[in-house]
Amino acid sequence: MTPTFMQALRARWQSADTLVCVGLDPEPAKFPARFANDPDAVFAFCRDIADATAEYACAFKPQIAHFAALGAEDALSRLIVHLHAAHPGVPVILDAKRGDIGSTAQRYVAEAFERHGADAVTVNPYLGRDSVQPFLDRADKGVVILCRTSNPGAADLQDLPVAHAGGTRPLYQHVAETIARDWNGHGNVSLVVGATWPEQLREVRAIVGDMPFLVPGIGAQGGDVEAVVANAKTADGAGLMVSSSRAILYASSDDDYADAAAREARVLRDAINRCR
Ligand SMILES: O=c1ccn([C@@H]2O[C@H](COP(=O)(O)O)[C@@H](O)[C@H]2O)c(=O)[nH]1
Repeated sequence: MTPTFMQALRARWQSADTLVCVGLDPEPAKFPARFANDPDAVFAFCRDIADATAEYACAFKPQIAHFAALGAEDALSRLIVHLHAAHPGVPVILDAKRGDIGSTAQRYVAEAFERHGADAVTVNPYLGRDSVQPFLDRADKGVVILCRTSNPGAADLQDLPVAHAGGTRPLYQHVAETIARDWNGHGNVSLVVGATWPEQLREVRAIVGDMPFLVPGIGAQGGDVEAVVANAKTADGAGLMVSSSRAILYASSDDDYADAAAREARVLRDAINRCR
């Protein structure tokens, strides 16, 4: 039987001893010169990076805007087919941050899982439970819900005070508790919490127990690996998909781009593992 996203992720953490999520955010202007005249450069570059880094990856995370902006959705679908065929133990998270009324959310489910063949998708919870329900209903798939994002403006809305126990607490903590308590009936939910916010990682971990976190913000955004692992790992020293995109993808713009990406992914894996 095909494993669920959660089963595949837990198996991969164990078998490959890595918590690194390799982000796939193609930007042709940053590709090595050899791709200049390649009409299929987006697919070929991402494939090369994925093949070079797979042994260090607990997951791959293609970001859909980086493909859609180039009219390269077809390359995204073919890339995911390739990832499943060449690296069958490594789950694929489509970073799409979807969220809409139920009828449209159903189409987003089809987009992520049928059209593109992803194992999990990122979702924005801002429209509420009914907007996320079509994703939650897919017990075989992962639903990775934004909680406290990595960007500088994360606090603008996510920290707004919400009534709690006679006082207040920030909205992201309310989101974390609500999702952990009420939305995770199938055990298929993870949360996005940015590496750039170590204190918030600690607080969310205390609220949700062992739920996996997707943690972007390492590498180009400057998050601190040691603080992430210390504050957010689970009791068994796992529980994390520590995501890095640009620092791995564009480690070199020369012909050694794949080797350089592999080196960067290995260094990140080792840095994480030293702190677990
Ligand atoms: O809070 C969030 C949620 C998603 N992202 C995405 O992760 C990568 C980060 O790229 P880097 O090059 O490693 O900075 C990118 O695809 C974002 O869309 C995030 O950064 N923060």
